[in-house]
Amino acid sequence: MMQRCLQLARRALGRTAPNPLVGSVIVQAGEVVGEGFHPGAGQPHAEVFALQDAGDRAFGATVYVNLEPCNHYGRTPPCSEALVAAGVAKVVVGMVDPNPLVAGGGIMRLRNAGIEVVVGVEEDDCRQLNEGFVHRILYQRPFGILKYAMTLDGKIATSSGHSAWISNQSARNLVHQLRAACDAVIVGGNTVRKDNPRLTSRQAEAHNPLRVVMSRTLDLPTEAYLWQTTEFPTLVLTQKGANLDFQQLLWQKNVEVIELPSLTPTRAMAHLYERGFSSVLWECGGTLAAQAIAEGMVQKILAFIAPKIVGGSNAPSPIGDLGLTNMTQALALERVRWQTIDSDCLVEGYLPQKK
Ligand SMILES: Nc1nc(O)c(N)c(N[C@@H]2O[C@H](COP(=O)(O)O)[C@@H](O)[C@H]2O)n1
Ligand SMILES: [Zn+2]
Repeated sequence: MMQRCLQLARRALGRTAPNPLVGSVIVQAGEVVGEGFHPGAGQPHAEVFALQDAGDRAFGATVYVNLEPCNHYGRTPPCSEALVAAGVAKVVVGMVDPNPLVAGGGIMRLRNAGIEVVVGVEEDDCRQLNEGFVHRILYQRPFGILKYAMTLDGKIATSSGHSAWISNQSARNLVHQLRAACDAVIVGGNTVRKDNPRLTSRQAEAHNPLRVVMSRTLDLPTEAYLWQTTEFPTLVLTQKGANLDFQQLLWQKNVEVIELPSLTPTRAMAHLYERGFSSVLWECGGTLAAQAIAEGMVQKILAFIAPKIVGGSNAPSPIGDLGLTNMTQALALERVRWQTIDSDCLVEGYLPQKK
């Protein structure tokens, strides 16, 4: 039932920030009588949709939900009260809500009303689904994911800068799905100049992240896929006073331009946090990736490795200078997993959290 909650929650993938992904199932005498998921901030929570679906059959039933029911008046009233009012007998919770406005209060309210509450069912999967939401709440900035594709000899392009394509079609499809789960995707100016990317999800019904370009100089091409904004918006982050003529050209193409006091990964992520974002995908080149890592703006790495060799001592690598000189200083990923994607390999892991 908890896995079914996660499945329901995923229907709103990429669309709930700053809220979490939540699904709920109501079971009466072994039969599913209600289901619901949270479609997005400002709309009712998953439990409310499931209660509506179940109607009178919620009385005496068991409610499954992947996140603790809320207990506060936010954009919507508390789900704990709705569950008490519906007369449910038992609530099975995937994980405690780290939001300080909830943080165990929902569970306590239900228990005080005589409802049996079980906590921590399929907890690892529940945490993974909402890792962006949890990071946003705990650290007041979005969760950063760095994705790159490299050859077996560690290159993200040839020495001339050509990079289409390193990974295979299935791996690229997976990246499109990853984009659909993120609120924004960031590249640097060099990626726009060299690759002219679209940064979309390429699936009819899927969410598309806000496409973000970080460029200090705005020394960028006048024509690029990212400046085509009729379907999907683009945001350019730059520094105060940079290339005002080019800023004007971008605004004419409906590209939003924001001047930050200084253009760093930290400032960029702070801006995206203010916009309500939880998960940000870094699809940038090595220089910006190294800065983002050094500033603690990347939590998770997804490295696609293709069994190809291009050589070239000047061919770029996925991560630029981190100022490390000794192998003992290497950033050792945690919770590492790997899988094959047709002929490619995907290695995923988490960077050690900065103290
Ligand atoms: N248990 C649960 N189910 C949902 O469907 C939810 N969206 C949440 N969200 C929690 O409530 C906060 C948002 O409240 P409003 O939508 O503003 O009323 C969010 O931060 C989570 O703590 N929880
Ligand atoms: Zn709620």
